[in-house]
Amino acid sequence: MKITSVKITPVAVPDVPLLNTKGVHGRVFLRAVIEVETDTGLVGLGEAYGAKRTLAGLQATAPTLTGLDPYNLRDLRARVEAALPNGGGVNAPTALADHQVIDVVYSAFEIACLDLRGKEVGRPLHDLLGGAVRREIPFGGYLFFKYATLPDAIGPDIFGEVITPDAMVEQARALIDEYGFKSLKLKGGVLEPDLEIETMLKLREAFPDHGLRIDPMGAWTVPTAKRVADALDGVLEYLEDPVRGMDAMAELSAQIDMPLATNLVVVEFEQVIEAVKKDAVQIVLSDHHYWRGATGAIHLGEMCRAAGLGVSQHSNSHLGISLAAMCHVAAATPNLTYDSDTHYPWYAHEIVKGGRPNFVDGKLPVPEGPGLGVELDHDAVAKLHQIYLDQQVIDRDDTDEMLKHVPDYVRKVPRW
Ligand SMILES: O=C([O-])C(=O)C[C@H](O)[C@@H](O)C(=O)[O-]
Ligand SMILES: [Mg+2]
Repeated sequence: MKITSVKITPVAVPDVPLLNTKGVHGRVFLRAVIEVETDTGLVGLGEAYGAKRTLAGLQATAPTLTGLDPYNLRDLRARVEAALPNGGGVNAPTALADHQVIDVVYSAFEIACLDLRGKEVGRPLHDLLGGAVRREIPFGGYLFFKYATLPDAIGPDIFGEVITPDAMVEQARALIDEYGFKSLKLKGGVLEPDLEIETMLKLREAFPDHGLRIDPMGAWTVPTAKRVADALDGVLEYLEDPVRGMDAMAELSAQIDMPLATNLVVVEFEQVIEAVKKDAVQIVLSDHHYWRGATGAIHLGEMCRAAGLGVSQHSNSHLGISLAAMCHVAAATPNLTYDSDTHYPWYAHEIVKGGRPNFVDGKLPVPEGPGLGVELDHDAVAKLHQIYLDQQVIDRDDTDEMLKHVPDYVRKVPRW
């Protein structure tokens, strides 16, 4: 089997004004849909960030993949490196962490190659990753403070404005009622720390048995984070990226018992070693979009096992190809023992056939069809591509978006 052509389709999906440390989501989020064709007639699928740097990296690499054997991931890596001298620019496609574009591009094509291999041998992707240890993948409810949508919104609002602890409890209740989630993650760093402490305590009171987490993406100083950790002692299963940078995480970690998790200070294999040496984190969030695909995410799981670290799974706004890949990675990572993050409930669209999957008790069954186990709905992709063309949004800039809601907004990290 050899690759004959690669098609990259940017799509824009209606989004809602979800708040985070950097600002707020705009009216659409961007993804790139990848179709890799082969001389056997099989087509492998992938899904990546769709903001301009990733898209440029994908487009520059695509023509160089002709003739690639999807079983040779080292050749894939060599071709991606050759197509993207200087790593494709070191800045993050989502501007949230320093993920190299090169890793993001490699990861997207790696998933497509694995999809092809699974389709060729008629086995689900998790079988190619070492086999499933679980057939149902538990996800957590991802809570966001949010504004009501602006007049230029192109999709329906969900929950309207949510900027108080009580409103957040109602958001959580609605998500639990609809999806059955057994754990909740709050995107923090948005309100003052005392209000976010109050929010977590109210969530604990309302949902006594749910696993709880908060992720302020480095919005706090070490003393503030220590104060929050003390106030939420025994309430959280982990605290995610409370402070900015490896050394600040290590400084905080030395002062508290609560486990620290990250998707910001450990985004490359070398950083796992540094984090262990400094005892900076106890849990690493895996993500096949930048941890060198699904095989890389499996390697990360093994490295964390050896180092005595826990593994959880990170998310960004995504569609069903990514959701399927997340399920396969979670199925085949024995020590991924936390409920995975997902932004899925925030969006109404889908690009795979069969539409949106049904979460039961917060879980999804791991797809059992060949490869990723999903098929592309070309009409749905065409509609979202048309939105991409119409909206003319080509990059993600949450800080810039924030100025539309709060004209004098100034981004500050740490803020408190
Ligand atoms: O765990 C995280 O850091 C994320 O989920 C990153 C996302 O980009 C989130 O902050 C968002 O969607 O605003
Ligand atoms: Mg995070």
